[in-house]
Amino acid sequence: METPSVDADPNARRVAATAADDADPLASFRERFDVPGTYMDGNSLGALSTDAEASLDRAVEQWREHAVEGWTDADPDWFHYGERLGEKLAPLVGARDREVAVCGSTTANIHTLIATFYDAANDGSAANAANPGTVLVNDLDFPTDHYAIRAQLRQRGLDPDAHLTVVESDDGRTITPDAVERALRENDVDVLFLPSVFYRSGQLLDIERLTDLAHEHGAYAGFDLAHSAGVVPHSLHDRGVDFAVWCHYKYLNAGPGAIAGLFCHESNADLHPALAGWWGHEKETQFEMRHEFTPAAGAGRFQIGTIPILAAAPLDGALDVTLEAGIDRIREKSVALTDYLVDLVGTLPDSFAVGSPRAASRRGGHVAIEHPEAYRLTEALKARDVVVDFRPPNVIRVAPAPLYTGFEDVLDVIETLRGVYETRAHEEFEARSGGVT
Ligand SMILES: Cc1ncc(COP(=O)(O)O)c(C=O)c1O
Ligand SMILES: Nc1ccccc1C(=O)C[C@H](N)C(=O)O
Repeated sequence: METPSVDADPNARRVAATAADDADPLASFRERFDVPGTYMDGNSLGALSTDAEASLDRAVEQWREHAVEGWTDADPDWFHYGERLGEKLAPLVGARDREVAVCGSTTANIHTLIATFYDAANDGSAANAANPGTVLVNDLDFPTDHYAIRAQLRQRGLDPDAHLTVVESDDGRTITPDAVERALRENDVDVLFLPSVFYRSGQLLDIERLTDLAHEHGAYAGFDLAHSAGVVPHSLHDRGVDFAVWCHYKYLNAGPGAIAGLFCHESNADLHPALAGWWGHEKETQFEMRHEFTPAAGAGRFQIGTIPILAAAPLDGALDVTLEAGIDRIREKSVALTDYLVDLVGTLPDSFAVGSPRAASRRGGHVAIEHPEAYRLTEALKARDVVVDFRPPNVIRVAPAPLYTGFEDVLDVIETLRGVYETRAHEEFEARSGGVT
């Protein structure tokens, strides 16, 4: 897909953006979504599609009709709802059947998988158990990942400060594979756990290389795909990734607080879940109600409690949209949109900087625009129905979600931002005082 040229003449710029939208093979998908304003926050909460609404409505109707019998008589039945969604999701992350489960939240899934893999690394030998290694993370992570991992280390009677290896960023935006390699060499790492895409800068890490590095140093490799699932294709099975987690409420458009997803490579399929629960029991014998836990085959064993059908149902319809569009075409459009955005930031005054990698191959689905006034500029944009978000200390995040965003929308963001800045309209807004951003 062609990225529109950024002409010096504003009219020519507009014409190029419109032409790119006209040529966009995914343009018609927008009609299936309700998109509030110029919406660039699909990496926080994706928009509602008619498909997601229909599958949610269907679950509500089946509840009305079947009540408890819905576990078996609903269509599709609720008892296997998670397994069915896992199979539907598998191609989006490059997994085999039974390597994906749909359950819990990203944070809960980090708890169970970090604990499971950390224990697996340490139960293996007496030497390890006596002197457990570390979990490798980095200082740009989304905070919940650290909260969960630290809590798991504390649960094991360990000092989290001594058992976390935190790779430090040189520039406050990105992490280099060399820094990760150095950390692996200098520490006894049991589990590497990194994001696929950084929530702030949008840097896309090289999962293949990092997985190989982890394995060369005797560590498991796990990833938080929150900012890539549904916008960047993955090959988790073929790359030998040990485990991964992600959410469905961002680029997969399954709604606020939607059920999350996880991957466990089939080579690790025999691990005992650290946070076991009856929904992870072998399905065939689950209702025999034995106190002995027989884990389900594959990733399904990491489910804990009853699947929240109403938080899972919108994912069913939402996945149809993404699968129909095709993850490779989605990525292609995403790259064109973010390339265009990066080019347009170059037309803004010098106080604006691109905080994301320039090379599209190293960038996820969003772009970080840095500015000392980022917070008030974000507020001024939102007041003009341009929905972006602010991430401290100085980032305006702009995520053109490919299923419902076009090139003219991207141009509108930048022209609105230029107008706000030139008229100093952002100065009418208060400095940051807390709350959801
Ligand atoms: C990288 C990353 N991990 C985890 C989360 C959140 O996890 P949860 O869905 O459990 O709130 C987010 C965003 O909310 C995120 O960006
Ligand atoms: N779950 C949320 C609930 C409320 C507000 C934002 C979120 C986000 O997901 C933020 C996102 N993870 C981020 O990268 O900032």
